[in-house]
Amino acid sequence: MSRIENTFSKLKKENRKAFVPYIMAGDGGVECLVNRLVTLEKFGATAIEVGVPFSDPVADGPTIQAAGIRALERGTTLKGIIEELVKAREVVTIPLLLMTYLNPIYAYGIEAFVEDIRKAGVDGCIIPDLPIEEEDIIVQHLNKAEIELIRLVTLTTPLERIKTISHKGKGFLYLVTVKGITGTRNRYDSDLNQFLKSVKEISPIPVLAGFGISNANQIKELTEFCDGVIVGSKIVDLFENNNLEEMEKLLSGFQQESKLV
Ligand SMILES: O=P(O)(O)OC[C@@H](O)[C@@H](O)c1c[nH]c2ccccc12
Repeated sequence: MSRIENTFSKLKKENRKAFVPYIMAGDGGVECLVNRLVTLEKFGATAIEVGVPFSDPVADGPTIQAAGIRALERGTTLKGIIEELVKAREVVTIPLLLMTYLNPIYAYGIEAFVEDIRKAGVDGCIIPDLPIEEEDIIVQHLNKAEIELIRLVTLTTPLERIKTISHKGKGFLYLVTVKGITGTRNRYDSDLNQFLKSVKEISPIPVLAGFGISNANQIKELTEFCDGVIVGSKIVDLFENNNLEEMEKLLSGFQQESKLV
């Protein structure tokens, strides 16, 4: 069983939900990546999504974009990030998911990329601009390396297609909760809960909600209908402001509540 599958089957047994924070690698300097991953694990993260900064992001909102620019200005490269992840794997035990657009992978070379992230102990990949129709170019290599491709679906994806997509993977399904880009939000579509329920019914793998999530109330409400959440912009902000106290409150607070469910 893979590290991701193991983690989710354990959560299920304990009747708990997942909290997956996202961080932009290289924000604050690539040399602080390992430290930040350790901090997130200590605060109770289920897994961590590690973002690769890219000059032409498609789905990133202002906070993630700004973090990406900061990281690029510090000279962060995919190669440098992978080197840090090798070190991270020695001290971090939870699943690590690398989030990158397809272009940096092409530039690196698909086979070299998969081989290097396998050596670094990466457990999953999120590639938002890779549609399932095109995924064979990389999935065959990921499968061999036992790395999960985490696939995304959105509010506008037809249920029939969600069924196909969710039956392809073993990790979890990333459900994008808004019709738009990343970034904290105060309100959701009124039919989101119903949509989450329908997706949960057809997906054989855990369903995690992401985009726009930033506070305990939202998380509590959403996790009634799915298996966990992904929180990006809020975490990026808290690291940028060095507000580890609030980060701990958000993550540990959630873990404590989740245990009581
Ligand atoms: O920042 P938010 O709204 O909390 O959303 C998570 C998101 O940042 C992270 O998963 C992510 C960053 N860039 C992306 C691009 C596509 C899909 C997902 C992402």
